[in-house]
Amino acid sequence: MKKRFNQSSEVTELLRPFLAWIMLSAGAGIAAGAATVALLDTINHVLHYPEGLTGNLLLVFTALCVLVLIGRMVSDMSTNLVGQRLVAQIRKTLARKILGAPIDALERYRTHRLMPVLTQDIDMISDVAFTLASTVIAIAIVLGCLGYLAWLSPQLFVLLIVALIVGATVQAWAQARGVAGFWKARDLEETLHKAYRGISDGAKELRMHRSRRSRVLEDQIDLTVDKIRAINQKAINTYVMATAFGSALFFMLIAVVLWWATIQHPAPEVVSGFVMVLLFLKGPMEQIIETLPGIGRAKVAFQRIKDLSVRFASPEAYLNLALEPSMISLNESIQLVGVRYAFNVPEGGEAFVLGPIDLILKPGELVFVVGDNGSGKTTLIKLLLGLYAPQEGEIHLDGKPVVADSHDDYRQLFTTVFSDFYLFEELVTDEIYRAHGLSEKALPYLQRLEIAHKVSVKDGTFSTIDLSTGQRKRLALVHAYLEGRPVLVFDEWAADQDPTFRHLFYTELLPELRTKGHLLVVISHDDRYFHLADRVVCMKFGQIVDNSKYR
Ligand SMILES: Nc1ncnc2c1ncn2[C@@H]1O[C@H](COP(=O)(O)OP(=O)(O)OP(=O)(O)O)[C@@H](O)[C@H]1O
Repeated sequence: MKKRFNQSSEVTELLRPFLAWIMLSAGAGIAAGAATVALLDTINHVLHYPEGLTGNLLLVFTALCVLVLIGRMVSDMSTNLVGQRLVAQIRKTLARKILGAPIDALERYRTHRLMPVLTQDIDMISDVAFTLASTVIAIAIVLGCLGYLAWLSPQLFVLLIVALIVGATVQAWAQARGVAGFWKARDLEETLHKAYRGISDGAKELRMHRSRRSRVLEDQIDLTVDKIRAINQKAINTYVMATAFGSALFFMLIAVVLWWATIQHPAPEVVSGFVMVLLFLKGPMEQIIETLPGIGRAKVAFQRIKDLSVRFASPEAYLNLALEPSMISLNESIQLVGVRYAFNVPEGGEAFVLGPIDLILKPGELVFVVGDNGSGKTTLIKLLLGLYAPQEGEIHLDGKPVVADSHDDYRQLFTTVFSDFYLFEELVTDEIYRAHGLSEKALPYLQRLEIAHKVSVKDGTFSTIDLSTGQRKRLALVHAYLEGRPVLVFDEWAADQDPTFRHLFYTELLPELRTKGHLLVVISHDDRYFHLADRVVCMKFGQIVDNSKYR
């Protein structure tokens, strides 16, 4: 119950900026509905009027037709506007929440869970928003028709209400069953997405392994798809049966009206009016009912979006997405003081704890971070970069603690190339860089890194990034050169390079960057080159076990 209350309050919150449009849509819809009912009354009147549709009646009929037309259009257009703006707003808000979410929260919420929310769930809301306009008008027509019927004959209206209660009960049952089904199906969509990622990201591995391939296909994809199909089919069938029952109920009701007329002999206008309006009412009623599965699915989608929203509800306190590029500098040192970070305990395992770590890094230093797999090198780097917030301890920049307000500025000190780096095609978007001829600036670096024959820079964008892994890493290095930030951090950068280039990286490129005054932090397993470092920080089980000077 609490969940539902929260959901509706969040919907209200989302709709608040569009209140004026919603009122306009509702007003126009009600006007169109009332005009439709008045049209039905006019038709009923004309049927029993000897002179037919002439004179004033014709004028009234025409005016009502125009009112229905305008009312429908205004209502449709305003609801459509609200729906589309709402979807756009959800899309923008979610993107901002993801951009502002702490990195560890993002790492826990895997991509296969994120993508269905960002695509499928939002599309579902968009689809329903599109059908909502005609549903609003249908509701207005139904209410108007009910009022008209009550006015025509209160006794028959009571009968109608009984039938409506029976129909609504069946619909409510169908709705509950349907929504339960949609929830189950939506959970399975995530499993399916994970399997889809497996067959796209693991395409090469699956091509090489027949039994794994058939297992993924049969046990994961086919099975999940079939389950989703069966659940959706059952849920929709429930709605279909309820709709068919509702339809039959209408004709039964008409039969009862006709039977009542033979006994009670009411005025002919009452009987014809009732039968005509009931027949007409069937259309809008069915339209409302047909929207219900969509609304059921949209409810599920909305809850998913809300879950994601809640999960990322606490953005990094210090992240302001509208900040200008920072002019921050490193003058003396970066210091980690008693920094500690522990991951959540994995199921059936032990949580990894890094620290407490004390470390000082200075401009113009070349520092290697080394250690066994899983010893905590990348975690240490993520803390150094300010990507993970220390659970204990502090980071000091030039002797001053990095606090919430300065945290995002602090991160602008670094250029990083992670082992699982993402290469943006767009190189640097700042106007300053464009104005100074980025492509000319990039050329010497591209030549130095031996990729000038493959890639160029035009309008701040690499001409291609369809390259080998090693070449793509070289492009990331070009990026680092051009940004010219004080600290460069490389996580196993040389691992994908050929021996000649690896040699060049350690013996020439890194020393050159150091000479320019950069602080270089390099995660490496290349022990042949450790002697080139000023310092080697050796990690073991989340602790620094050696931090010795080499030179
Ligand atoms: N997102 C995570 N959630 C839980 N535990 C994690 C997570 N990322 C890393 N770990 C754990 O933290 C430990 C240190 O990982 P880290 O990536 O820092 O090691 P590393 O020294 O960089 O290893 P490698 O040389 O293999 O890259 C590992 O034991 C790993 O299981």
